[in-house]
Parts: sequence; C-alpha cells; structure tokens
Amino acid sequence: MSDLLQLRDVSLSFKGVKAVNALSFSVATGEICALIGPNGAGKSSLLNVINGVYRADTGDIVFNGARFGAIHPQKAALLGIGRTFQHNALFHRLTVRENVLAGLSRRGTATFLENIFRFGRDGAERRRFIDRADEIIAFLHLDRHAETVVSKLSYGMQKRVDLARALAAAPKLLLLDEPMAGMNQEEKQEMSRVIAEVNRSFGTTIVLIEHDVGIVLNLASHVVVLDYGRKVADGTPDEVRNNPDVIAAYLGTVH
Ligand SMILES: Nc1ncnc2c1ncn2[C@@H]1O[C@H](COP(=O)(O)OP(=O)(O)OP(=O)(O)O)[C@@H](O)[C@H]1O
Repeated sequence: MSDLLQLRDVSLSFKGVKAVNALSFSVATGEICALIGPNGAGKSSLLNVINGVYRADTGDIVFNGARFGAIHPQKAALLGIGRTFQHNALFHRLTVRENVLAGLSRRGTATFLENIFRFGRDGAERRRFIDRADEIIAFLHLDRHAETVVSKLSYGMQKRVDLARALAAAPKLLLLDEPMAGMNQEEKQEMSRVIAEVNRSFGTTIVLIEHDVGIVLNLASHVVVLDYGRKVADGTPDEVRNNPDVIAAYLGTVH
C-alpha cells in the first residue's frame, strides 16, 4: 500500500518548548492511524502542522506525492486534508444542515454565506451541495436532526456534526482531534463504529488522536506513540501494546 502522508524530521517549538521533536512516520493510504501519548506529548501540534495551522520549524510533509514545509489551511483543505478540532468548530446558532454546507463551501464558486442564505449565484451548485450535505447527514444517521440548531444537540451529537462537516468536502485525509473526548463508553463505542464505517465506505485515510487506549487499539490499524514531542513507538496495535517503552511512557501510567 502506498503512503498518503509522510512526515520527515518535523520539529515545532513554542518559546523553547519542543512540542514536536524530529518526528518522522508515514500513514498508508486507506488506513486508520492513531496518535496516542500523554497530555502535552505534541499530538494536537502535529495535526496543526499537517493541515497548516502551524508552520513547522524544520522538516517536510509529503501529502499525496506533493512535498511542502508549510501550507495554508485553506490550501490543505483544497488538497484534500480535512480536520476536526478538540473543541468543535461549529456554528452553534445554525442548523446541522447549514453547518455541513459550511464544510462544503470551499469546494464551489459560491461563498459560504451564499450557500447558507440561498442567494447563491449558481442554483445548480447549491442543489448539488444540499444533496451532498444530506448524503453525509444520512450516512452519519443525523437525518432527524438536519433542521435542528446545533446548540440544541447533545455534546456527542455535536461531535458527530463536526465529523459530518469535515467529511462533506470528501477529504482524502481526515484528521480527527479527540473525536470521542467527553463521551461515555457507549457513545465512544458508537463513534468508533462511525469512524470505522467512514473509513470503510469512503476509503478515507484517517489520523486520529484519542486518549482511550482500549478504543484506539481496537479501531486503528496503525498506532504512533508520542512523548515529549518524540516518537516512542510506531506499529500495529499488537506491536505497540507489547512495547516496553510504551508501557513505561504511557500505558503503565494512569492518564
Ligand atoms: N499555542 C501554543 N503556545 C505555546 N505552547 C504550546 C501551544 N500549543 C501547544 N503548546 C505546548 O506544546 C506542547 C505540546 O502540546 P500539544 O497540545 O500539542 O500536546 P497534546 O499531546 O495534544 O496534549 P493534549 O493531549 O493535552 O491535548 C505542550 O508543552 C504545550 O504546552
């Protein structure tokens, strides 16, 4: 299987703190890769480098054959890198459908506001966007909430809407920052099923951050363990589970 994403010797510092330290690893096309590690290990910083929110101090990223040291987040989205955030980036006063449409707006010629407020310069494009939004909404079993204002939904449902928003643009690579944070075990299992279904049905390559190691080791086919910005382990769930360095740095500690 070819690599969709390669990180080569990537480093990022914040005022002397090495958030990401000479990190290299690859993500194969079509896989679910989990990033795990203690608080402050550099996981979110790394996602922010991949989609251009932060600029790496050194190192290269190769995505889908194109190499870049830094990229603008909008360019990353256009290249096919989608993203959710630890604290969702939804428009809480808009409906679920409107939020999913917002995820599509960069793909067309009409602006986000034109898409939302129905004065689109291209009615056919708007129709296509609505169909696409509704397809994703149905896929994620959000149909009955399509017209609901996001602030009225439970936290777990909002996380799902955030996933729908990111998925709407049909990314090749989807970066999920703690998609199960704040959920109970049942909600986590459900979200885990949804992520696996997205990966299977759309062939989307997924890199996700999740603290629940039990969930991660069942969901991901590839696990990268970080500690203090460095890579501690990189392998299959079984390899990682049995790695003494991982047990010492992470699995052996209560998180
Ligand atoms: N914007 C920032 N400004 C200054 N320091 C930062 C910034 N973002 C992250 N850091 C620091 O970089 C290091 C890595 O943080 P990061 O948030 O990437 O870790 P993480 O593994 O995602 O942690 P968590 O699991 O708590 O989300 C930490 O020491 C953090 O304090």
